[in-house]
Amino acid sequence: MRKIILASASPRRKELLKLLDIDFDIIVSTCEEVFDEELSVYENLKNIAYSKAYDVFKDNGDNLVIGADTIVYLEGRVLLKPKDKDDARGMIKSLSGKTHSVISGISVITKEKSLKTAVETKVTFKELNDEEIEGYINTNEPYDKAGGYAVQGIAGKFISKIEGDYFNVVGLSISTLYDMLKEFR
Ligand SMILES: Cc1cn([C@H]2C[C@H](O)[C@@H](COP(=O)(O)OP(=O)(O)OP(=O)(O)O)O2)c(=O)[nH]c1=O
Repeated sequence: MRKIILASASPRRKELLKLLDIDFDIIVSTCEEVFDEELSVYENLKNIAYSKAYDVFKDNGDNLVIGADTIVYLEGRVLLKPKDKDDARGMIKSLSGKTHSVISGISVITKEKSLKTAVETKVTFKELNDEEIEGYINTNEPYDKAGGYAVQGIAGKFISKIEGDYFNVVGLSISTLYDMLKEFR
C-alpha cells in the first residue's frame, strides 16, 4: 500500500500534518535550497518545495511524498532563517511596523503525477522598540524560523493583523494541502 511521507525536519509541519488525520512517516530531505534570481519568488518556492519532496521521492518511488518551504518576503527581499543574533536583530527591526508576506511552497509527488503550488499570507508587525527586539532575540525562538520569528510563539504578541491562512505562516497551509491530496485519491 502507498505510504504518505513528509519530507521535512520541521516539528511544526509534523504537528500541522497530523491535523489532517492521516498516517504518515517522516524522511528528512537533505537537498540545498537554491534560489534562481531569474524566477519569481512564487516559482522559486514551488521549485524548492518540489526539490525537497523529490529528494525523498527518488528513493521512495511507490509512495506519496510531501515537501514544503517557507520564506518571509519584505519589500522585495527574501528573509530566510537568521544566522546569528545580529542577523535576527536586523530582521525583526526591518519587520517592525510593517506588513510582509509569508510565502510557502507545497509540493506533492507520486509516480503518477506531481503538483506544486505557493500560498501567501500577509502579516503585520506592530512598531517595536529596541528593548522589545533585544528581549526577543535573546530567546531561542527566532533561530530556526524564516524571518526570525514564530507567529505561534512569543512573537504572537507583536503581530497586529494576519490576512490569509495562519497555518501557512507556521509552515504548512493544511487547507491547501487537503485540496491537493484530494487529487491523488
Ligand atoms: C514565519 C514563521 C516561520 N516558521 C518556521 C516554519 C519552518 O519550519 C521554518 C522555515 O524553514 P523551512 O526551510 O521552510 O523549513 P525547515 O528547515 O524548518 O524544515 P524542512 O526544510 O526540513 O521542511 O520557519 C514558524 O514556525 N513560524 C513563523 O511564524
